[in-house]
Parts: sequence; structure tokens; C-alpha cells
Amino acid sequence: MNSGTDTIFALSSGSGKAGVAVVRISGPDAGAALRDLTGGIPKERHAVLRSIRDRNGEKIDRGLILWLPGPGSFTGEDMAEFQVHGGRSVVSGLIETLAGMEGLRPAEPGEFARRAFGNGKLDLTEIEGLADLIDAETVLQRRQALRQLEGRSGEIVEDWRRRLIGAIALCEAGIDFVDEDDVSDEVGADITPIVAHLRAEICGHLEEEPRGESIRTGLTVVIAGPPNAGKSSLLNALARRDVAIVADVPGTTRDAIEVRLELGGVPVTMVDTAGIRASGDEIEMEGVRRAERHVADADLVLWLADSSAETSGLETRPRTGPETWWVSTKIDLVDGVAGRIDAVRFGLSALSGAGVGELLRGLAEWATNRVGSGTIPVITRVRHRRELESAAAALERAGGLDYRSDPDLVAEELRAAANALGRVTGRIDVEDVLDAIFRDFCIGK
Ligand SMILES: Nc1nc2c(ncn2[C@@H]2O[C@H](COP(=O)(O)OP(=O)(O)OP(=O)(O)O)[C@@H](O)[C@H]2O)c(=O)[nH]1
Ligand SMILES: [K+]
Ligand SMILES: [Mg+2]
Repeated sequence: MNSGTDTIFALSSGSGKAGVAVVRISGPDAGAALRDLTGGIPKERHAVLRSIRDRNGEKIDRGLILWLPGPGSFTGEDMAEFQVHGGRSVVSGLIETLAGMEGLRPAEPGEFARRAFGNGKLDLTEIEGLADLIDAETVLQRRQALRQLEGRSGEIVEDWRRRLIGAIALCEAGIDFVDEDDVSDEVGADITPIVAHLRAEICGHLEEEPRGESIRTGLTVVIAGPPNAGKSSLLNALARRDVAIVADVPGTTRDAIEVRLELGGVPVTMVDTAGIRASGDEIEMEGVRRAERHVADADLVLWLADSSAETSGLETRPRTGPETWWVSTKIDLVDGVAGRIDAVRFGLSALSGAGVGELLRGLAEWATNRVGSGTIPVITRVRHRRELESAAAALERAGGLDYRSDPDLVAEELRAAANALGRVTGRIDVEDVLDAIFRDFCIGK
């Protein structure tokens, strides 16, 4: 990315025809650009209606403009915002005029957010919360993203880091006074419980939380079983649409078919797979291999078996794998029990719909339990998990050392833990992770 001294601009609202479009400018020349286009600079943070003109004085549109001088703006720089009619020609006229101005250039993806980070307006967890809020599809995702954007995850991590820095200071005092027995005793007595507590807190979050990651990325439920068990029929019934081909021919489904549902506020991807059996057909066997891979990666497998068939369908089930529910299908043919039979057994008919609602309710309950409720987690990404794991490991090593004989080794481990925590919020050496985070942003954010 370029230096922060350029003035950048972008269409921040969605592209395409719309009622209103929002164009933002950030950087030292934002004020000059605003003046050139509208003839003046309005009172800060007040929306005013102005004509917006191109270099030849031709009116592009009349719209609301906002002057948001730094450092109190989103990026911390001088910013201007245009709310214009969202027609293609209005937007392209405005964008082209800005592009033709001295010192202005189009923003790269995530560049506004990156400047906000660079100017200390948001830490990394807040930036990630912002990205997640833009991507949020479910209520739980929105709540989690907002909490993160408001800095609550970052606060927890920063609190850990502050306590660690306190412990490092104590430890270093121990190093300085290593020859004076009384001081080093006192210091050691203080560090041990601090380190043990911190480690317990961090480990608590690590154990409790695939939750945050699950809320963000969702859960996967794989519908599997022998050919003709009624897998595609069930997918269609759950999705209430005709997504997968249903036929009386065993081996109908080859490619995995995915449908995204929101169950209990959690995004759940339902995957219909090829019927699992040995077959001489090369293409069908590729479908079976894919089905087995999906089963292995699932958060939950619905193993379907045709209740009217002679064999149970269990013989083809992969031997190991994730949590599984057993679903008897086509109960209309045998007058079987509809609905939940016990914790892991269901009966249903995709044809009549009997038992499908109960399965959906069971899945919603499972999804909610899986991500937990109430408190919203600190760890929402693999990146956070990795850093917290490395902090916990360093604390464990520190706990295994004798601070009296090795105060410098203890301090080193504590510093490693503090650095890992610092990387979560971006307080320290994060250049390498920045590109990865901001790359995922859309332009104009
Ligand atoms: N009577 C009855 N027939 C059903 C029911 N569900 C599915 N079938 C029929 O069973 C046959 C197979 O259904 P599919 O949904 O294609 O089965 P599948 O498991 O996806 O099959 P493959 O993709 O070939 O593995 C079709 O003829 C369906 O109409 C049901 O609840 N009751
Ligand atoms: K079939
Ligand atoms: Mg099928």
C-alpha cells in the first residue's frame, strides 16, 4: 500500500444503480477537493445540500455533503463525504472528477480501515469486527461483530497484556536485585499466582471457543447415506426449494450440493452428497470419494437410511467420523414414527413432510448449543487462537521455571506471551499480518 499522505477516494456504498450512493475522500487534500467540487466547505459534521460540479463547471448532481476534519474522523484524517443519487452516470461523473484532481487517487481495498488503524482509531480486533459486521448474515454474527467493533474483545486481551507487563516488571526487578535475597523472594511470590491466573483465563477461552469461529464461519451438516436413501429429497424439504435432482435411480447425485440456512441464528451449510456404495462407475466413485471427504469434515452428519429397504444402510457408513444422527426416511411407506425418537435418532418422510419440522428444530437447538449463548467470545479467528495458544504455551513454560534461579528466563517467556497478545490487537510487530487482514476488505471501507 502507498503512504498515508495521498488523498484517497472511493464509492463506499454498493456498486450498481441505487437510490443513494456514498463517496468518501480521506487525506490532506480532502478539503480542497470538497471546495473545488461544491464551492466551499460547510460547517464540520453538518450535512448540507449542495450542487456538485465537475472541472468544466457542469453540474454532476445535487447532494448532501459532509466535512469531517481529522483527527475526529473514521480514518483520523480530514475526510469529506458525498451522498449523491445512486445512478451510474452520477457516480462515474463524480469518481472521474475526483480521479482527475491533483493528489487524489482511488483507494485500495481496506485502505480507509488501514488508515484508521495506522492513526490509532481502531485496533486490529476492532478492524476485524468491522469486516465481520459488513459480512454478517445472521443475528449472532451481527452481535459478535458489533461487540468486537466496539473493542470489547480487544479490551480483554489488552487487560491480559497489561497484567503480563506488570509481571514482567516484577520479574525484572528480581533480575536487578538478584543478589538481594529478600527482594527476589517477595518478587517471586507475586509472579507465580499472576502467571497461573492468566494462563487459566486464556486457556478457559481457548477451551470454550470454537464458538466464536463457528458464529463467524458457520457450521456444516452433511447429509449422507446409501444411494436412494432420500438424501436429495431431504435437502429439498429442508431448504423448501427444489435445489437437488431427485430420481428413482440410485447414484443420481454426484457433486455435493450446498444450501445455506440460518438455524437458531447460526449460519449452517447443509450438504447433500452422493450415495455411498461401491460402484464400477468412475464418475460415481469420484462422487463417493467427495461424499466421504465431506463426512469427515462435517460438524454433524445426518446418516440417512430408507426405512422401507431390506438392508439398514449402516454397512456403508465410514467407520470413524464426527457426531452423527441416524435418520430413518420414507416412513410414509412403512407407517414409521415421525420426529425425534431419541437424542440421535429421527424418523421422517420428505414426501409428506412428517418429521421434517422436528429435525429442523433439533438442528437449530444443536447449532445454538454448539456456538453457546450469552457471553460472546474473544476468539473469532484462527489468527486469535494461534496467538492465544502461543501465549498460553509461553506462560506454561514460565510456570515450569524457577524464577529465583532463572528470573531472566521467566521474563523472556512472559515477554513472548505479551508479544503474542500484542499481535492480537496489533499493538506490536504486526506488519506481516496487516496485509492479510486488510486484503479481505471491500474498497471504500
Ligand atoms: N415414498 C417416499 N419416497 C421418497 C421419499 N423421499 C425420497 N423418496 C423417493 O426415493 C427416491 C430417491 O430419492 P433421492 O432423494 O433421489 O435419494 P438420494 O439419497 O438423494 O439418492 P442418490 O442421490 O442417488 O444417492 C426418489 O424416487 C424419491 O422420490 C419419502 O419420504 N417417501
Ligand atoms: K436417487
Ligand atoms: Mg441424491
